[in-house]
Parts: sequence; structure tokens; C-alpha cells
Amino acid sequence: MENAIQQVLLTEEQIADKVKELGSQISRDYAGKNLMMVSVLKGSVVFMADLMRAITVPCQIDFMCVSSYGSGTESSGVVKIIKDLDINLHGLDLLIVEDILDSGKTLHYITKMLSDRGTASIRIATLLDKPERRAAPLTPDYCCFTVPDEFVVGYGLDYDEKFRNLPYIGVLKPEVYTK
Ligand SMILES: O=P(O)(O)OC[C@H]1O[C@H](OP(=O)(O)OP(=O)(O)O)[C@H](O)[C@@H]1O
Ligand SMILES: Nc1nc2[nH]cnc2c(=O)[nH]1
Ligand SMILES: [Mg+2]
Repeated sequence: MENAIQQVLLTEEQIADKVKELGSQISRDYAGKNLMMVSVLKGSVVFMADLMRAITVPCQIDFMCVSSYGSGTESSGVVKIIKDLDINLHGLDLLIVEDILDSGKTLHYITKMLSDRGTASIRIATLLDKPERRAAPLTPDYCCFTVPDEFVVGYGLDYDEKFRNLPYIGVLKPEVYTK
């Protein structure tokens, strides 16, 4: 275990099992549809890579890069679009892929923005849901795990751009935040 981690919340194996299960469910739900998976970078990159390989129906993928946390553990409330989607969304069934739904501000902003572009449908798939901190009215359509009100890292999630490469989800030791 990485030295900065206080507790492992979800192991690599637990995550892999759940992601496969979710891939099967999405494959059933999207049979015959125009599935377009949209990954919200950077946090969702690991989940996206695993989830898309667990999906067996035809799909397209695209990426947008958005940031609202910067180097802290609290949402700035300002959702910054660093890179928008490249593809015309008309008639597509969008599945927005996120690593975590926390205050909900990021996804609230994105879903509103994308629904103005002629999509056939929009759903949200998130690896983690932290419902205790919700500030925007949002519930995920697909979710792998509900997590407690702690700042979590790993499997794509960062603190100050670090720890994204951990294969599991963990909670940092308190002293790491003050360094
Ligand atoms: O529900 P919210 O409170 O809005 O938080 C969720 C968002 O926060 C993180 O992104 P972040 O801004 O840290 O960018 P990153 O993905 O590049 O780490 C995470 O990847 C989500 O996109
Ligand atoms: N790394 C990380 N990013 C977040 N963005 C919103 N909530 C979280 C969290 O708990 N951890
Ligand atoms: Mg972040």
C-alpha cells in the first residue's frame, strides 16, 4: 500500500468485479441504440478504459476535459471547460462517464450544456457516488459504489494531481493535505 494512504476503501478486485457487472447492464440497456460514451477527464480516464472494454454493444467514445477542484479538496464551484467534445451529438444516446459524483456541480453543468446539442438521451455512469455532499439536484443512472464523506484518491482520482495511478480507491493520511 502507498505510504500516504490511511485506508483502502475499495480494492482492485472489488472495482474490477463491479465494473464488469456494470458493463453487462449497460450493454443490455443500450442494445439497438446509438451509444456514445463521454469521458470527463482527467479523473474518469481509468474507469472509462475499463468500462468500455466491459461493454459488448457498438459504441463511440469521446473526451471532454473539465476541472473545478484544482489543487484543493473542495469544489471551487466554477466548472472550467478545458477541452470540449469534438463530435456532433445529434441523435446520439450519451452516457457520461465520471469517476465521482460529489457536490454534483460538475455534472449538473455538463448535462445542461450537452442536452442543448440535440442528443437523443443523456445518462450518467459514475464509479463513485458521495450523496452526503450533494449541492446540485442529481442522481446517477448507473453507479458502482456509494462512498462516505471522505476525500478519496486512486483509480483516476487525484489530490493535487497525484495518486491517480493507484489501482485501488483509498483515503489519504491527514498529514498529506497539509504538505
Ligand atoms: O460533483 P463535484 O463536486 O462537482 O465533483 C466531481 C468532479 O470532481 C473531480 O474533478 P476535478 O475538478 O478534480 O478534475 P479532475 O477530474 O481533472 O481531477 C471529479 O473527477 C469530478 O469530475
Ligand atoms: N480525488 C477526489 N476528487 C474529488 N472530486 C470530488 N470529490 C472528490 C473526491 O472525494 N476525491
Ligand atoms: Mg481532481
